[in-house]
Amino acid sequence: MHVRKYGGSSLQSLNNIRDICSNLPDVPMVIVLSAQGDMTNCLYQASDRFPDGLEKNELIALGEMFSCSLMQKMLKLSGRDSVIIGYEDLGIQSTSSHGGFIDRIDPSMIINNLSVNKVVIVPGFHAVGPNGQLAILHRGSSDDTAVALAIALKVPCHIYSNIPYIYNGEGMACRKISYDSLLSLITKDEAPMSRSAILMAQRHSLSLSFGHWNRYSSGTVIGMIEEIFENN
Ligand SMILES: Nc1ncnc2c1ncn2[C@@H]1O[C@H](COP(=O)(O)OP(=O)(O)O)[C@@H](O)[C@H]1O
Ligand SMILES: N[C@@H](CC(=O)OP(=O)(O)O)C(=O)O
Repeated sequence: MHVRKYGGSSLQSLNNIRDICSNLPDVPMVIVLSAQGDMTNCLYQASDRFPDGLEKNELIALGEMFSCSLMQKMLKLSGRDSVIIGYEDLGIQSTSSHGGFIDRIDPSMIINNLSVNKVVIVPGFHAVGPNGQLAILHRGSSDDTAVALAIALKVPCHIYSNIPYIYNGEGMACRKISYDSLLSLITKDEAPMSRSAILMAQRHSLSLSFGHWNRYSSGTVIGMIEEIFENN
């Protein structure tokens, strides 16, 4: 059993989603999805004129729900039964209604569905806020959703993106990288992964794997490890 997360860059097209579905291993898994491409940016723009609140959050959350629905349909075409667990049943509590961090997690609904052999599809970035309504976590937080679920379920976590490795400051591909070195690669404008997701993994000693969504290369392992780099 494991958690795998596909970021927006992996879900750009329906063909990508079809390829992901046809290459999934036949084991129990939780798939965390982001919104396709830059859909979340478009949804933020569209929601600009609305006041903060539930309606605004519902609009911004559409991107992840669209990805989940597309994946469920593609999985069905490839003969796999799946269930989408939306924010009401996800058991993820946020520190605030908008832009917050994961506060608590209760994965019992996910465990129930895994036990009946369903592929569990989860929208990243969604949670329940302090007011009990849909909350939107901070930008880039699908990584947090995946890491928090993997910690709660005590299973490995794979993060898939559009690049095969994490690269160090000199542009060398990292086969293995420590949490601290990965955190030091995050700048104001660029982040290969969410800072809070890396910190959460570090706190719980969860090692992560990072790789290209459609390649069989082993990618980068992130953890409490001796670092290994190689020229690309
Ligand atoms: N040191 C780094 N190593 C690898 N990728 C990096 C690095 N710094 C920034 N990136 C960027 O991070 C991106 C992955 O993050 P993001 O765009 O959020 O992807 P996703 O949509 O898969 O979540 C890559 O496309 C890459 O351009
Ligand atoms: N779609 C959300 C959440 C997210 O994590 O996206 P990605 O995994 O593509 O960075 C955002 O753009 O903030």
